[in-house]
Amino acid sequence: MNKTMTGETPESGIISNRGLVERFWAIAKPEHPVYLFSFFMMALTSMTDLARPLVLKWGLDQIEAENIAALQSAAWLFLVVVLLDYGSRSGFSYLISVSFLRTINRLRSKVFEHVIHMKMAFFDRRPVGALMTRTINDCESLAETLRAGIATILVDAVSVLVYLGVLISLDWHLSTTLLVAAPLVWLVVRWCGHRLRLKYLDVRKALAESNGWMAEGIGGVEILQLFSQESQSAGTYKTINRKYRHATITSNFYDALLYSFIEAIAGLVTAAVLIVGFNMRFGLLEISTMIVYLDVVNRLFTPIRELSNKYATIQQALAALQRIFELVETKDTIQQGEEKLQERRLDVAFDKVSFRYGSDGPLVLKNISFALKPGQVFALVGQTGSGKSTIGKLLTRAYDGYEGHVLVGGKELKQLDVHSLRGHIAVVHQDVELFPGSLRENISMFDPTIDDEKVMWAIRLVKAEHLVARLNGGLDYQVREDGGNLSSGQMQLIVFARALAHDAPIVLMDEATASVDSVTEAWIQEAIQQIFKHKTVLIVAHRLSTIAAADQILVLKSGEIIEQGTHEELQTLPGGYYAELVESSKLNKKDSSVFV
Ligand SMILES: Nc1ncnc2c1ncn2[C@@H]1O[C@H](COP(=O)(O)OP(=O)(O)OP(=O)(O)O)[C@@H](O)[C@H]1O
Repeated sequence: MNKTMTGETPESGIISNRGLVERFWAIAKPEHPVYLFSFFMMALTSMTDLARPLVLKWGLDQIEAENIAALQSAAWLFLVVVLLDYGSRSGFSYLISVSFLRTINRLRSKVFEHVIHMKMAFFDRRPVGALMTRTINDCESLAETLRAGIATILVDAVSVLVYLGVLISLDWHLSTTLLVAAPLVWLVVRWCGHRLRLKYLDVRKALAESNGWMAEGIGGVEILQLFSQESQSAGTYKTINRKYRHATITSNFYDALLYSFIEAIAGLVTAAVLIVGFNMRFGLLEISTMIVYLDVVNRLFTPIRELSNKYATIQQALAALQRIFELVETKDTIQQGEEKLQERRLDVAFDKVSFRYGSDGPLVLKNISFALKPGQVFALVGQTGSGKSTIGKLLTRAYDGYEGHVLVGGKELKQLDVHSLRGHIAVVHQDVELFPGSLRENISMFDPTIDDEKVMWAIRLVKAEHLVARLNGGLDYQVREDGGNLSSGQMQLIVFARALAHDAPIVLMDEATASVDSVTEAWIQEAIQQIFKHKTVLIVAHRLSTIAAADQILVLKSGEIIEQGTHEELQTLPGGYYAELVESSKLNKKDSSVFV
């Protein structure tokens, strides 16, 4: 595992709060009415908060005035206010959390949908664990912080405004003192907020790295144990975890700093009010007003303290949101056209194609040219790393950004709709890809046009009826993850049946090198011949029998085609690379049917 591959953008800047909120609001469009209604509920909560003491005071005044009727009305009014308060408070809390949950669920689906449309180069740079952190943990963190924070933030913000109003009405002269605090609070909140966001971004990055390492470690545990690398891997994990711990501690530090700054400002403001009150306003201010004033100043700082606390929570949510949007806004999808392939017979041509995986990577294909017609089989041959599989990856558009032209049915790949193109290519990989599900689903791949009859037809063509008959449940047989309950020969036959059932005009095959018993080998060879019939076939071939039967052999070395011809032509080429490869494979391998 490469430590730099954390799936992160390099040191990312901060997207403005407004930018993030606007993006979130756009995603939340279906919930807009519920959000607005819950905000109305919240406003009602603040009003009932304010009304409760007023109604109480009015009621108490009626006792003094001995107005029984008014006192009774006050009691009823108090009940209404209490009920309203209860209803609006619970309504707000329920509606806001439901709305957040819905929006975040949509966001999570959007992230997943976006990620699975990315081109393969995107995944080369990002380990699965780190991507999982973004799709699951970041969304989860956002949901948690929003649920925990926003509901009370809005109430606190309204309380601050209400207390300010009360202070101004008590003595507006004295209230000018508060102006000293405003810029201080603003500066402190901005400064700490900026740092907090950066630190929370670090926390999330470190968490992604930690999860990435853990996912790859557990996924590759067999290799780790075989090479006795458990302690080394655990040591690296500790280092990564230390980074996470450090980032979390630093963010807690700024959180605490913000809180203590606010405490200090509260103290300063109280002192300023005392100084101004007893010096400049002495005699102009009743002592009772002064006491009430100081009490309200103290109360004013309660929601401000709460807000400063929640500000850290908001920064946490914004950091998670920023990472989610950075991912969703990464445009790393294949550039594709609109044209759809209609023909059932398609030729494939590479014209002076050169390619490198990364912009600064080495050229892995150099000036590759060949033309393959329907009914023809071309075998790609060459030593490991010579570029054989890369040709297939370009053809299926797993990667783009090549120089030259790749044409299918005479059309440049970039002009074609990528789904239409892939629907016309049957890919049979060396690593057999089966998933947990029925045998039927593994062959039809949920294509509704492939019914049981077609599935059985494909199975018969690859001579695998005996296999299905032996499996418990036949087509309903439940295949385990990665075909865990099937032999490698059986898995290959199923994948061949899949290729046949989809009846694609182009076949791209990476022939398996693993030896199977001679009976299965014979079935597989027969299955391959069936797949090849009338198709345009490009095969990364490893068996001499397959290579010798190909119409053309393309011999690759370091990304270049160095020889091209039939088996007979190439074998008799004086000093030829292919002839040498055949000779050395015969000398080195007991089973001469397996070539390279
Ligand atoms: N995703 C990738 N990112 C960067 N380099 C890659 C990637 N995949 C392959 N390469 C490089 O491209 C070159 C060609 O690889 P390719 O898989 O096409 O070779 P191959 O001939 O099919 O090898 P093999 O027979 O071992 O499968 C190699 O040097 C390899 O290291």
